[in-house]
Amino acid sequence: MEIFKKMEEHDYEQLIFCQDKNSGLKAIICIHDTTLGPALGGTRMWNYATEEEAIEDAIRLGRGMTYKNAAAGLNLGGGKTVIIGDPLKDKNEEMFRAFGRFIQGLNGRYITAEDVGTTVADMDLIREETDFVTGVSPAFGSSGNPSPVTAYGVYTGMKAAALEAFGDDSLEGKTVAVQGVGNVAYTLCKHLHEEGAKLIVTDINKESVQRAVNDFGATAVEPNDIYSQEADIFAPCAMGAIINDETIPQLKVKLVAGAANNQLKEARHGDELEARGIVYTPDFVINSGGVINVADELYGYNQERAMKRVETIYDSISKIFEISKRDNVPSYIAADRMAEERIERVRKSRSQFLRNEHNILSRR
Ligand SMILES: NC(=O)c1ccc[n+]([C@@H]2O[C@H](COP(=O)([O-])OP(=O)(O)OC[C@H]3O[C@@H](n4cnc5c(N)ncnc54)[C@H](O)[C@@H]3O)[C@@H](O)[C@H]2O)c1
Ligand SMILES: CC(C)C[C@H](N)C(=O)O
Repeated sequence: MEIFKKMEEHDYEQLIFCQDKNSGLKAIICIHDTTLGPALGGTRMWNYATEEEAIEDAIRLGRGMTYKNAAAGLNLGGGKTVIIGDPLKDKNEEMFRAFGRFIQGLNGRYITAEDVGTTVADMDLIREETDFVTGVSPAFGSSGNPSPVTAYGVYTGMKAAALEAFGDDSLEGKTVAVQGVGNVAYTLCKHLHEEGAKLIVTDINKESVQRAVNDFGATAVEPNDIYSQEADIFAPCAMGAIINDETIPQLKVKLVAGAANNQLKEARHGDELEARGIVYTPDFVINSGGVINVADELYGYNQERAMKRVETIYDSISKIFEISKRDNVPSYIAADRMAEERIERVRKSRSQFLRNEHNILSRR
């Protein structure tokens, strides 16, 4: 892999490889863009088949965070970390503490939090070594696990998207096919169930599926069958790149709205959904509840203020569909524009020299 060529493609600022033989830590921190402020993005732990796959994931996710934070109106840039390893077998205290020291060394350019495969307990260990971690235990005055807040944001964003797809934002009686019932999707299913939606679920973890069946009367299907279900909405809540050449022809839904990052394998898959009359809800906007919540910690966490901001996801999704119609572009392009325009506006307004640059961390 030609790494610099890859970084130039989407103008990545920095890629940092961290290893600690003692603990087995192999981490890649990607800092994509810090125009708006320090890069905030979670840490994913995953058993990547190859190092290339891990690098690819880190940079795609890091760039996604730039767009997510910008679209959410946060004064934060985008970055992400991937740790190579099996989160069920390879974790240890020293690993997260070593990782925390690497983050501290970046002196605030990158701030971390949870993502797939990492937990509040892991963030607490990172916190032992660095100031630049969020999503740690509420006992430390923090916001804790971001997943339930992400789920609430996805739920409210799905309602805004339902208005676009069905002309009514009620989800009562709608059938939602949910891929992956992990941390975010379990709570999403709870909200949907409470509103009277019917659920079809799948997961590679049988226990997670059973929990959704028991708690919400969901219908369970095999992982490969989730795309072809007779449903109104497909909610991708597992891994990325699942809207692709193989899955699109199977979809019978009118709306795609879920928590997973980087749902479109390639941009052209967003065009393909549009061509088939399937409404696509841009992932980095609908799933921004978690980062909005943890970002509030940087001001001294206030749950009411954070949740008020999470509620704005409904309006942001509606605005994207407005831009999409106004500019006659697919929704994924409208969302990218919304984020890029904000970054550009701030870049221009911050161009004058300041000796002591002020940023979101200055008040800490
Ligand atoms: N946790 C958050 O606050 C947050 C915020 C924004 C975005 N996201 C994104 O949402 C997605 C879910 O995050 P999470 O925190 O719930 O993770 P999680 O690990 O708790 O849940 C993911 C679930 O997907 C399942 N899964 C993996 N591959 C699958 C497959 N091929 N088919 C079916 N199921 C599969 C896993 O077994 C797991 O239960 C991820 O893409 C994550 O990046 C999470
Ligand atoms: C900062 C975290 C809450 C990041 C989250 N995993 C996301 O993808 O948005």
